[in-house]
Order: sequence, then structure tokens, then C-alpha cells
Amino acid sequence: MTYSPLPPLTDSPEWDALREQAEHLRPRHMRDLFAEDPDRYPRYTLEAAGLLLDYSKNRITDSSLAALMALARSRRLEERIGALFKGERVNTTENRPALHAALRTPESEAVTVEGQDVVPEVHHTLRRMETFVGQIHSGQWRGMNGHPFTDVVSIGIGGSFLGPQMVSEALRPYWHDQLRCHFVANIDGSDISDTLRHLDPETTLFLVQSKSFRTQETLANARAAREWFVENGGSQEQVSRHFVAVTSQQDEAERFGIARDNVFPMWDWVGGRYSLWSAIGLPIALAVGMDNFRSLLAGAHAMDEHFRTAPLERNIPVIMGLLGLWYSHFFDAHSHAVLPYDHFLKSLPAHLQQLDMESNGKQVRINGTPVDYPTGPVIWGGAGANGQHAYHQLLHQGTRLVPVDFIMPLHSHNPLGDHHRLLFANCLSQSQALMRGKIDEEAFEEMRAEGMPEEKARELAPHKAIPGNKPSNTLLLDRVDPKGLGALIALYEHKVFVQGALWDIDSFDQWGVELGKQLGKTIEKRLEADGGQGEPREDSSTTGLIQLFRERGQGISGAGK
Ligand SMILES: O=P(O)(O)OC[C@H]1OC(O)[C@H](O)[C@@H](O)[C@@H]1O
Repeated sequence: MTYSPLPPLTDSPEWDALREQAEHLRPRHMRDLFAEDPDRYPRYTLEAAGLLLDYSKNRITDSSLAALMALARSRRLEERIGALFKGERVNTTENRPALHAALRTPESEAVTVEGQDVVPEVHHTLRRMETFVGQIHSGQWRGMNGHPFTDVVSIGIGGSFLGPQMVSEALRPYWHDQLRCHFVANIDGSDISDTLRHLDPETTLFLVQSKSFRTQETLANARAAREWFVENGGSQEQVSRHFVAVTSQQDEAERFGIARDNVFPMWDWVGGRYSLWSAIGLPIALAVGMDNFRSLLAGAHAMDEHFRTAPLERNIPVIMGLLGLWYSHFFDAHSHAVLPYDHFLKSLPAHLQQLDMESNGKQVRINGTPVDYPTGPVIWGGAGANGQHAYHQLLHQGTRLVPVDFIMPLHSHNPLGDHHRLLFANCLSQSQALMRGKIDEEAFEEMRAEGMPEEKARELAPHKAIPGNKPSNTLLLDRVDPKGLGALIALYEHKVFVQGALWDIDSFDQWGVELGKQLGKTIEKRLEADGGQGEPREDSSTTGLIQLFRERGQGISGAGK
């Protein structure tokens, strides 16, 4: 990309202006901001691609937002967004574009990378997926002994697992009647053993999902699956009916024994954590059908268009990205919670964890110099209302500021009695409680009204007081359907991009995960029964633990005690 270095982030008039804004806002309570401005909700609400963002419960005013926008412009954010969509090499360390948006671009449009339009090959692959999914669903493609498939086991890890697993789970109400989807990721043998235990090899289809086709966990699990298949009556010839791969390394997949025609492509311009829109989404398409998979893409494309064209002030990913930076730099927030109030979205936080933390967990700028500011936050979360009875305590009364995203559909797929109204009330009451809190005096008065003696009420009031002034976004969608979900995931992808652009880091590489893999190879050898030959090269802790495992643990030969 024609990358021209950005000036230092924290040494600029725009940064000084933000610091001033933060000093002004820090002592102010959101209760007062709401009291002063009855239009705060409509003023700080945006709608796009079927999603509504209410960001009024944030510690912001028009002037702090204007200062954030000025910062975004000084970081040439609009130019960076343009570069992403134009297919420039925004992944500078790997010298590649990041073209996940091209995966959801309609066939009538073009995304040209160095003279070549990538959209036709994307749609060619979608059509191949469509044919394959149709053959599996109709029973035209059958397993050994002519039985139609009843189960699909997707084997992959990281981006080749989290996205497809989360989306399949989120779209549970759309699942094909006769097909169940399972996911195996962990190298822990319990994962695949537990999955296969309940399956019949005659009716089980395996998808081996790996962009690199080099990932230890995936290859070990794929080998275990093949062994199980063969040990349970499958022949080598039948492997070609039961094993399909998605990878950018077609030859490697063939070497593994997967028929060439059963290999779906992936491209090096798609990062693993952005790949659920590609053939890596095959488990999703098998679970919910190709029409729904295309709706997922359409929802994401609608968000792409919003992100690409909306002015920064009306741009949902831009606003969410800037708010994250605001809290992490000026309010000392170290983490960010994602709380979907929808049972089927319970794995969304895990997907966003990889998306955000692998993208923006970086310590040097694009030019290789160290950052002198915090970058990506710790992302965590879980399904509401469950968390209310667990970790919300820390959100309300802990000493750390944790900005929250509440995500809530207006309609449930299971409108049981008044469950959905209760769920919605829970969601709103949490964001309201975080915002307004309960001052000492209120806690005291409440206890007095319940008849508690004054002295006891005074004693307990500080324990019951809740400071409030805790920021949150509320994201609403009509229901968790393919289109809305596509838009929601794409929104977070773009939010991560915005923050990476502001911090001037490469959000598309992940060198940090490599060291453990390198060291793992040596350690794994040393854990073998005869692996301790020669001088130990490790630190005493690692050597001691290796020794202990060799003496007391169960090695690869299963010879442990
Ligand atoms: O799809 P694969 O090549 O098997 O990679 C699977 C995963 O492996 C990693 O170590 C990367 O950190 C992830 O970004 C990637 O998604």
C-alpha cells in the first residue's frame, strides 16, 4: 500500500484537545448529562444495515465527540477505509491486502487488486458450495453404503473454527432438519473422542478446515477422524466421499488424502479470523442452507457499504472504535465486555475475542517503532442474563472501568410466555444501572423505608451504593437472522479496523502466536520417553515440568502410569 507514516498519536493538537475534553468530562456524571439533555437518546442513536446503535449511555458530549472526529481525521481514517476497500496492501508486514469485504461483494461489482478482479472467483466458489450443499441436503451425495449424511464434523481451529461455530450456533433456528453440525478444534483428544462417540461413520461427513493446512491441532484431529473412519468400516476409496477440505494449500490437502475435487479454495488475502465468509463458512452453509448463507453475506455487505460511505459522524463502526479508544486512553479501561442478550449468540464473545485480540494485540506501529499507548483491550463476555448473576458484580461495584456492549434482538425465535419481555427488561435494567448507579443516600433511604434502624442503614449504605457512570452501547437488531447477524459481525470487523488505523498498527498479522508453536515442537520431542538425551536447554521450570511429565504423565505412546 502507499502507506505514508502517521505522526505520533499522543503528540498532536488533536490529542491535547481530547485530553482537555476528558478532564472536563471525568468529574461529570451521566445522570446529569441525561437530565440536562432530554434528546440525548435520539442525538446519540444511529441506524444502519438493520442494526440500531444507542451510544447515549457513554461519557461523551457533542464537543468530546467532535474532538474524537478531529483525531480520526488527523489519523487519515477515511483514507485508510478507502485503502481497505480498494484492496491495497493494508497488511503491511505480510505485504497483502485484507479482502474479507470482497467475499461478500455482489457479483455485479468488482474488487480489483493489481489489475485483477477477485469477485468472479469468489462467486465461482460460492456456486461450488451451493452445488455441494444441495447434493448433501438432497441426498444425492451419500456416504458409504448409500446412506444420506446425518452429521457433519468440522475440524479446524482459530479462525477456521470460532466464526463458523459461532454463526452456526447463532442460526440454530434455521438448521436443516436432517443434518447436525459438530465442531472439533482442540488437540485434547477428549474433544474429538467425545464428538465421535455418538456418531455413525456411515452417515458422517468430515470437513477439514485449515487455511495453511499446517496447523498441528487440525491435522492431528483430521488424522484421528480418518483412522476412526477406516477402523469403523470405511475404505480409502470411501474417504473421498466422506472427507472434504477448505484450504489455500490444495496440494497439502491432496497429500493428506483428500480428493482434489473435494477441496474448496481459500485465498491468502483472507485472514483466518475474517474467513467465515469464504468456503470456511461451509459448515454454516450445510447447517442453514445456501440461501441463508447468502443472506449472511448480504447483511455483511450492507454493513460494508455503511462503513465505506457514511460520514465519520454517522458511521457506526467508527463511533464504536473511537469510543473504545476514548475509554482505554483517558479512562484507564483495560477490557471491554460483549454481552449478547440472546441464547443463540452466546459464542459471539469468543469469536470477537479472536477477532479483536489477535488483530489489535500489537506493540509496534506499522513502521516498527514501539507504541507509547495502550492498544487492543481484553475482550470478554457471555450471554445475558446469566452474567448478571455472576460477573456483573464487578461491572457495578468493582474498581475497574469496563465499557460494555449490550446486544439484543427485538424478537425471539422462541417467544415463550413473557420470557422475551423479561429478557429485554433485564438488558435495559443493566445498562440503566451501570449508567445511573445508586448513591449512598438512596441506598440509605431505601433501607430506612424498609424499616431498618438508622444506625444499621448508615453502616450498610456504602456497601450498597453503586457509583454508576459506567459506559455502555446498546445494539439492537430485529431478530438474530442471517442478515442481521452478518451485519453485526461485519460491524465488529470494521470497529477493529478503525482502532488499528487510529493506533497505526497492522491489524492483519499475528506473529505473536508463533513463538509458542516454535517452542512447542522442541518440547514435544523432549516429552517423548527418550527425549531427555543431552543437556537440557530449557529454563529450570520447563525442564522440571518435562521431567515430571516423563516420570508421571502419559506420553504419546500412552505408556504413562
Ligand atoms: O486455518 P489455519 O491455517 O489452520 O489456521 C488456524 C489458526 O491458526 C493460528 O495459529 C492463527 O493464530 C489463527 O489466526 C488461525 O485462524
